[in-house]
Amino acid sequence: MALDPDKKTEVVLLACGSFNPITNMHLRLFELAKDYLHETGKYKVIKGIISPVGDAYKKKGLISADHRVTMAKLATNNSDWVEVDDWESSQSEWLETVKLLCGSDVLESFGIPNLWKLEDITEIMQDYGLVCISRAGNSTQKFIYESDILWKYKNNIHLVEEWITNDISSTKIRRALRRGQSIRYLVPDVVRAYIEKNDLYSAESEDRNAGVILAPLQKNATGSKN
Ligand SMILES: Nc1ncnc2c1ncn2[C@@H]1O[C@H](COP(=O)(O)OP(=O)(O)OP(=O)(O)O)[C@@H](O)[C@H]1O
Ligand SMILES: NC(=O)c1ccc[n+]([C@@H]2O[C@H](COP(=O)(O)O)[C@@H](O)[C@H]2O)c1
Repeated sequence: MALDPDKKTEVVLLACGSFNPITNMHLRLFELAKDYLHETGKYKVIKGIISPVGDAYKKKGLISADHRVTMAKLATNNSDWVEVDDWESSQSEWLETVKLLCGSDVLESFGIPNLWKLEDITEIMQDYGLVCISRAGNSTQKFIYESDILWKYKNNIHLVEEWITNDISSTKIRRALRRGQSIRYLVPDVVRAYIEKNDLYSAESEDRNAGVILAPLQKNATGSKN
């Protein structure tokens, strides 16, 4: 049977990460990726999934998965297409990732020695592909040119230039909270209320997992990029 050239490929977008806490920018990633894929005329995005990493990831300052998942669920309550999957977050061991919606810092982390397994990168790139939203200050295109593996699978990388730039990050949210500054309009109001009610982020919480080296990856666990 001949394939219908007008038939669009259905896509599920999966975003992994700490979501510590979830921000408006995490939610924007999905909207940006969906707009981009629809504009190609080839894809129909049917679902978005947020998968917060489990506590065993042991990144510095990572608060409990329970709180991170609850905040992500509160933030997506009124979305008709993005939902939270807590399966990954409830695993007692840290799990490697397959198939991805990510920011360009994660794509660039593919180049950090021993951080990602080559077979995981190959599987993501070869079997699923990747939608990458550029983050302010990252020259992702150059990075793809300079990486042999990314270059090989470049046709499977959808690079979305974020032209309304927005450099919100979870690290900056936690820093503002430690300084007693407002995070209003940076995270959904329900998330802000949840953080305040449970007093989630402090100098003490930022010290969680301090000095832990992410086994088996030997990643320096300082984690912050801003
Ligand atoms: N402002 C942004 N622009 C583009 N991508 C982003 C932005 N903020 C987060 N992301 C992406 O969202 C995903 C989940 O990110 P993560 O939970 O690590 O949040 P983060 O804000 O980068 O956290 P942290 O500051 O603690 O490292 C990653 O793919 C990350 O690249
Ligand atoms: N080999 C792998 O599959 C691999 C390696 C490093 C990070 N990751 C994932 O990338 C994400 C990075 O999140 P952070 O930017 O919050 O550190 C996490 O979801 C983590 O599980 C996966």
